[in-house]
Amino acid sequence: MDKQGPLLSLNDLSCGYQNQIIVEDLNLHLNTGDIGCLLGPSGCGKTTTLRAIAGFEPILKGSITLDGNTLSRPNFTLAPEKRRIGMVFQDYALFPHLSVENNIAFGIRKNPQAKRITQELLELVKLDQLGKRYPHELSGGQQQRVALARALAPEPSLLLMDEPFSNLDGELRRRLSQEVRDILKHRGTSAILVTHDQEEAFAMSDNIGVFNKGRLEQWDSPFNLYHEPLTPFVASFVGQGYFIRGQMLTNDSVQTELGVIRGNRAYNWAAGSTVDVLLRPDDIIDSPESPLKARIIGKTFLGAATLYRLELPTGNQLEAIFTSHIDHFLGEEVGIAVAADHLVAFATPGTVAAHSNLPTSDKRHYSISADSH
Ligand SMILES: Nc1ncnc2c1ncn2[C@@H]1O[C@H](COP(=O)(O)OP(=O)(O)OP(=O)(O)O)[C@@H](O)[C@H]1O
Repeated sequence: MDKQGPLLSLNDLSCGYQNQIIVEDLNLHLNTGDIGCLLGPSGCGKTTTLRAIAGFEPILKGSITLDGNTLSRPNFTLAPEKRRIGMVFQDYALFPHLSVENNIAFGIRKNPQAKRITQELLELVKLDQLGKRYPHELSGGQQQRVALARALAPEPSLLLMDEPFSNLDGELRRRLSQEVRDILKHRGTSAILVTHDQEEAFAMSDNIGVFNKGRLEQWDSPFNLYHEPLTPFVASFVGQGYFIRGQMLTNDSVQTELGVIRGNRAYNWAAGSTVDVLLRPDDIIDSPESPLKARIIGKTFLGAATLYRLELPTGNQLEAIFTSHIDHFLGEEVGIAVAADHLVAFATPGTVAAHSNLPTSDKRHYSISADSH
């Protein structure tokens, strides 16, 4: 067993149903103690991947290893109950005829310490007064706490959570997801979460894998996904943003209608190449004295901040987020400036690579190494 290696490895994995490939060539590595998230639009293969890790479906190519042991390869699927993997489902899936205590103790019935462990877990999930109740006597949030405690009881090496909070509403959802992160971090439990809620993914995860049509486009920290997306899909799926056209001036600067945008990342496209530059709402700042002007054509009050939609003199649009103390009116012409230190640009058709030896991404700061294609 390689203690230095990642806890969970998906190696060149292809998986799906009855020889139909849904997810292809997936490489993903989760370190011990980390919380990873699979994020992507509906039908992109998140749950299929989770089911393959759990051992509910055989895999078609590649391998899945946990703690250095092979769990799945083509024609071999270790049974789910032998994997040391816990599961938490969207619909809680509690045993309706068992009390809260007995639900939690279900996977450790033969353990002489079962009573003590159950009591500790009841306290951990703040249900110590409710051990004798039955699932139908609990709220949704309480039921999900029981499901979490039940999954943690056998001390799994890995916890899988499939849309665990999607049956709960706004505020409870946010609170419980934060609480579950704290519990997992406190216990050092590694986990993979499936969600299509970006805010939840950002709040809970150390690393997020963004899927598109069965392919992993990027496996990275929330910070890097937002500020350093590797593909146009990740750039537009994660966070808000607009692309504006520009021409490469040097390897780290682009001439655009907003002036020269310079970043901390070098590209090796030839000077003069046309590229699309990503601008997030927080990259545009209010700058009354600036010669750069934009017209306010949309306004959404968010409380602490206001999201403005801006139209540039060329007719191109952008979004900008300003503190809500700055109150512009619709139709107003305002001064803006670009304050982006992350230059994120993508090739447009016809973009030419400069034949220099410049590394394309040596200034990037990944938290982990990523095999994203
Ligand atoms: N049991 C099954 N048999 C055959 N195809 C399936 C099965 N389950 C899911 N699929 C197909 O696999 C593809 C991926 O589904 P999957 O459930 O993995 O998506 P997802 O990313 O989890 O989506 P969502 O966010 O909507 O849950 C879909 O096209 C779906 O129709």
